[in-house]
Amino acid sequence: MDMPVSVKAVAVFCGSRLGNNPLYKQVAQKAGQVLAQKNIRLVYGGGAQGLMGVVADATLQAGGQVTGVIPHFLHKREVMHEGVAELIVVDSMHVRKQIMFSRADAFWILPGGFGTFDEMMEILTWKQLQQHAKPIIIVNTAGWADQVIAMLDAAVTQGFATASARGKIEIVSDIETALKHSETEPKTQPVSIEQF
Ligand SMILES: Nc1ncnc2c1ncn2[C@@H]1O[C@H](COP(=O)(O)O)[C@@H](O)[C@H]1O
Repeated sequence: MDMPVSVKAVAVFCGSRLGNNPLYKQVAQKAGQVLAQKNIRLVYGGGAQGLMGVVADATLQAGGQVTGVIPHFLHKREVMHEGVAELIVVDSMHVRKQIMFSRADAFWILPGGFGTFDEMMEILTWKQLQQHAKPIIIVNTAGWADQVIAMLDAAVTQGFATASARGKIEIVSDIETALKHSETEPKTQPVSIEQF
């Protein structure tokens, strides 16, 4: 049986907008509260708006630790979060993703739009290419990710991806399960992401 892996930091990818279902905000709040309660650092995109702002605010309000990583050109558009003690301002989206990757032990995908999809797919394809073995977990609140999951499954049935690659991303329905799965995936030797 695999030994539990100690999770010190989770990167949360989610929308820079709130979306149109109140459950999306609730799951972002829950994520922040649970991370703070478990003394797990939140790593996120550094914005104060949308679900990104909600998860950061909830973590901070519950006494948790937050690292935000934001490109300087986004500081107005996504409203840089002034309450985050560790706010890393970078030059590009690539550097943002690289830092978020290196600071996190697991990735939670919460409701979001195109940017969230991009972040999810990049971290999944890095795992497919065996550049890391960190857990990647979609929290499918109110079915927001049903079509994304269908797309991933279709890639397998159409012969464009292996079932093994598809298995590198998990689907759960709530934050407690996401936490449990973050702690139990076995740790294998990661290759440095610097190779990209
Ligand atoms: N191309 C992108 N690569 C990485 N991150 C991106 C990209 N486009 C947008 N983002 C960021 O993702 C989050 C969430 O965006 P949503 O579109 O609201 O899901 C946001 O911080 C974007 O800057």
